[in-house]
Amino acid sequence: MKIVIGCDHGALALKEEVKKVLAEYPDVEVNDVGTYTEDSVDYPDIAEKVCKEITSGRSERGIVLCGTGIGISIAANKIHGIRAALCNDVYSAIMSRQHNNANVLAMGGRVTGFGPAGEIVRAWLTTDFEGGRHERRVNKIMALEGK
Ligand SMILES: O=C(CO)[C@H](O)[C@H](O)[C@H](O)COP(=O)(O)O
Repeated sequence: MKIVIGCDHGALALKEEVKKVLAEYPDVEVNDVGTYTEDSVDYPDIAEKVCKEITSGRSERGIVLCGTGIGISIAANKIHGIRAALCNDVYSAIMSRQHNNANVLAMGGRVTGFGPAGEIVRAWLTTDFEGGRHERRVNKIMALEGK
């Protein structure tokens, strides 16, 4: 699976930790679109870079990280085709896949420690969408994009 990852300056260290977790999975190929230094950048620009990789089909899923995960998830969800879930715990990460078919995971580098973040990523990566009644609801979410 191709995963694209990006962060602003508020989550640089967390991005490196998440990449270590992703490296545990031999079938996962990671594309890191930045940022690469602690110089201040604007998280909507990073969200756009990550999400364009997904909507173009070059990546299947993405991970976006900023200080809280809030700004970058809001920005990601503005892009058609993106379902970004801000997850601060493993249960939310599992539900975001099973019920919402989230194609982007958001976390906060100033909120979530490396250990919990690793567990969140592992859960999100390995949990499948359940479909069924959830498919109907996800379709309704996507239909909202045109309104
Ligand atoms: O968007 C955010 C909050 O919703 C992120 O936490 C950003 O990383 C944060 O706003 C950046 O703040 P800074 O003071 O410019 O480092």
